[in-house]
Amino acid sequence: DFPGIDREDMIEEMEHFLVDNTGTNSVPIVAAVSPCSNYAGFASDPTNRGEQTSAQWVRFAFHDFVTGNVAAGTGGLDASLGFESDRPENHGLFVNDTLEFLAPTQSAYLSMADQIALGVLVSVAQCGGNAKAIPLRVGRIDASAAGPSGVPTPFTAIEPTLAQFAQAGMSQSDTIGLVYDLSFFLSPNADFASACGHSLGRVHAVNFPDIVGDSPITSTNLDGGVSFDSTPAALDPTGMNEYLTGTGKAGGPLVTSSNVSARSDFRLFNSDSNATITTLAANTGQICSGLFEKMLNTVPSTVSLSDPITAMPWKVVDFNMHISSGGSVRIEGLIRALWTDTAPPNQISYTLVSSSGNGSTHLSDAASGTGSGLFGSTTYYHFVIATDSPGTTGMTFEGFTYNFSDEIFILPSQSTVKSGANTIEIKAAVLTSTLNGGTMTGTLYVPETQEGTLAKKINIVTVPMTVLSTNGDYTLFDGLASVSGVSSVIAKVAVGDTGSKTVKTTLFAQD
Ligand code: HEM
Repeated sequence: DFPGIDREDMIEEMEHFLVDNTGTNSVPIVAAVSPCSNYAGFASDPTNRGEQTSAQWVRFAFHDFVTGNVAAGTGGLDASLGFESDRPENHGLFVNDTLEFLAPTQSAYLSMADQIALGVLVSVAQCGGNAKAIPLRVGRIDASAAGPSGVPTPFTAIEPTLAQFAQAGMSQSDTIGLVYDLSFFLSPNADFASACGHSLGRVHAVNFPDIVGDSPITSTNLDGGVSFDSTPAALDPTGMNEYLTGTGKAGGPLVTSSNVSARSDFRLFNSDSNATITTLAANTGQICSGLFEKMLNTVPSTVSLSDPITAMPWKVVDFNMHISSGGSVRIEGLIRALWTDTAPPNQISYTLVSSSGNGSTHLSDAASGTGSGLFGSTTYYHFVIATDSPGTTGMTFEGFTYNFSDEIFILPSQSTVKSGANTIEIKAAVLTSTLNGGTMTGTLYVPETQEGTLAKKINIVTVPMTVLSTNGDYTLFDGLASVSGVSSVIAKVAVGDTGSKTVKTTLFAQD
């Protein structure tokens, strides 16, 4: 994690991306794979391209992860693939389409690799799988350079293919006898992997003319996509059944290609006389979920992943603090309710938590926004209230507690983002007693473009802060920084070891 960024904020950001799919406060990631056949990439004439974003995202995760080395603790899901898009083994639009789509939402809270994991999960969900079957964790760290090559290609022989999967932690030694044993689900092997992946998407003639020829390219299939099975927009056993029975697509181009050396799926499935593929066809959902989870959680040994993200029934978002010239503090934000069956009330009663123990109870504004998504419906309520300051430490409602500190805090509505000038001005307040003659420093976490990949890197910019005024018990500071871009920037201030909550600069006044 980046220094100064709390795990809790990373978890809440991922929860937000997972839950807020449409409507108020929504993130467009699930929409990109809705329906599963959708193409949200950047090639011209997208509707006739013969491409599918869900399949691209799953393939991205596979190519990124499979060059990992579990024994050495290196590689895995770290977005290094972005630096490797020129390699023949990574041929196709999928690398850069994926990164270009996800770069704007990358931040110090969520790395590109975390977003790739999310992308696989929501693709599974939108392609007929169960979003809840894959626990999603955060904390992946993006690579800053290319990793080793070694993604198996259709022309790679079976032994080195299995060896590469084994190096990345996908055991080849699981046997049919273990099918109903838990260890089987935890160590899926290479043929399961490709059967799950190849339930979605296509081999494209523009990438692999030596496998499918040029004839698939038409005015409505510009990249000449040839699907693996009859249902390329469903994660299902159709492809395995078609392979086993020789019907429909009969396993797809990597089984049937007239170029025999390109029949990598045939070699894999046949390496144990079709025993595992037969089992998999009967247990697709469960086994593919387990496999994808393992793939997403293969990370360098330096990474410690969070516990699985759970959807939060109640949450505070867009939390803001204000101060008057006399030093009284107001808090403002949105309460989010997440629900499935019973709609929440039209106003939410909340109680402030104060160190004096005298919490006061208030009502939010009436419900003012709604949305929906994989985990249910959302309802948003605005609240704003003067607090007893200093000494108010949080608010509780519906059994949920949101903590904050009125010791040191950013003042978003008095801070400004100037997108034309690429400057960010931070204003913030600190208790004069905490300041104790010291000074305040600001930090901006700025996603920046970098050489060699479309993924962003987070540049940590230190912002010198100067005293602006004294407001009651507080001293206000002000600092200005030039940044390379203002999108998805996060801000924080600190006095010595005492740091504020981090704040998204989208809450700042936009100029
Ligand atoms: C020996 C192993 C594998 C080989 C040789 C292989 C090869 C290929 C090839 C040649 C394509 C066509 C790409 C294009 O033209 O756009 C493809 C597509 C795909 N692969 Fe694999 N693959 C393997 C394993 C996997 C695994 C383990 C997964 C996921 C778990 C996976 C997921 C996908 C997906 C989703 C697509 C469709 C991409 C799209 O439609 O854009 N593959 N694969």
